[in-house]
Amino acid sequence: MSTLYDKIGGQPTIEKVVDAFHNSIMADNSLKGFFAKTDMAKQRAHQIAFFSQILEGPKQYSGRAMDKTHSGMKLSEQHFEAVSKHLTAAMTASGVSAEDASAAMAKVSSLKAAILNK
Ligand code: HEM
Repeated sequence: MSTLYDKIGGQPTIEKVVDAFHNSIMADNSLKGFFAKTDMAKQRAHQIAFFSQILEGPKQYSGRAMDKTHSGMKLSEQHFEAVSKHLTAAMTASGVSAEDASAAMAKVSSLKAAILNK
């Protein structure tokens, strides 16, 4: 059976999704401040590897764990929801079907407690 990574179109789709995701986060005044000191080129590469990995693709993420990465940011449920919304919209805009986007978001949601350090 093909993985979610293959189903959505593999690496080229993930790159499109991450670019759309970052553009919309950086256009959102409630979120962009979090990334003021972030090297967005590095972030892009990490996100591509990370999403490829959680969708069972070949690229292996070698960045920090989700709890460590987001600790000290004082993130709330609202931040998580806002970022999730941007990610869902980025997938739709990149041609991912509603069904596949929802399966991908289920994987992202399973990381919520770690990301929020709860
Ligand atoms: C919705 C699910 C989320 C996922 C899957 C996710 C994933 C990631 C990943 C993979 C990294 C890269 C870590 C590294 O480079 O080692 C990262 C970094 C980061 N995330 Fe998230 N994240 C999520 C939610 C959030 C939220 C809600 C915020 C804040 C509103 C946030 C803010 C950041 C920031 C600021 C960085 C960069 C840290 C730095 O510059 O070192 N993330 N995230």
